Amino acid sequence: MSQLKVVLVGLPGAGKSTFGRILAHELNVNFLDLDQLIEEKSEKKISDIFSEYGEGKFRDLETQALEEVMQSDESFVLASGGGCPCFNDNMSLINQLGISVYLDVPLEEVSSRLYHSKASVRPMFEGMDAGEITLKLKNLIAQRGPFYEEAKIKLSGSDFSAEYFVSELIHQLKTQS
Ligand SMILES: Nc1ncnc2c1ncn2[C@@H]1O[C@H](COP(=O)(O)OP(=O)(O)O)[C@@H](O)[C@H]1O
Ligand SMILES: O=C(O)C1=C[C@@H](OP(=O)(O)O)[C@@H](O)[C@H](O)C1
Ligand SMILES: [Mg+2]
Repeated sequence: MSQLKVVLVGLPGAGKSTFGRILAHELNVNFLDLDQLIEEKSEKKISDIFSEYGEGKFRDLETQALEEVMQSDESFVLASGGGCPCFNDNMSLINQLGISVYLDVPLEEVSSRLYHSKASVRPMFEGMDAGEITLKLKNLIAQRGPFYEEAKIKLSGSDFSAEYFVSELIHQLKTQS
């Protein structure tokens, strides 16, 4: 049987890491988080990589980690970072070797989640108020939307609970195979 390599893409705050863990459990495969793999490999926090070496270095580490993961022989659900599909042709690699899934969560919801979550985890939003976060997200979706739209499966709508996403995605995976 061939491996199942599901890669979640979408804005920071869309719920890739949270939903990915639940989905992997439901599918009975490993859960991997690209940011966590980068942190383990570099022995540095994402925020420290950004502040010490800059975003360019982070993007290189991100692509290296992605290439390694995608070549794995095992099935997995991978939560990518929000910027991952948009640099170094990463989206082509993801689509070549895996099933990409775009979590298309409304911007107002993402903005509210980021405003209420721990700021230090996401250096791009550090110190921003609610209005600044929304503006930043609007700019990001304008740049990144076209990359996310290349995903093989898009989950959107008004119900973005993990329960809905899991049942909808499993249905779509079945109709693809
Ligand atoms: N379905 C959901 N409903 C409500 N809050 C959520 C949901 N999914 C994630 N969150 C919250 O939103 C924040 C961002 O989630 P996370 O999984 O880290 O997103 P991502 O990995 O896409 O950046 C976290 O604080 C998380 O608890
Ligand atoms: O959108 C981005 O460029 C980033 C998103 C983050 O991951 P999440 O999407 O899991 O928050 C993390 O990779 C890094 O802070 C950069
Ligand atoms: Mg994440």
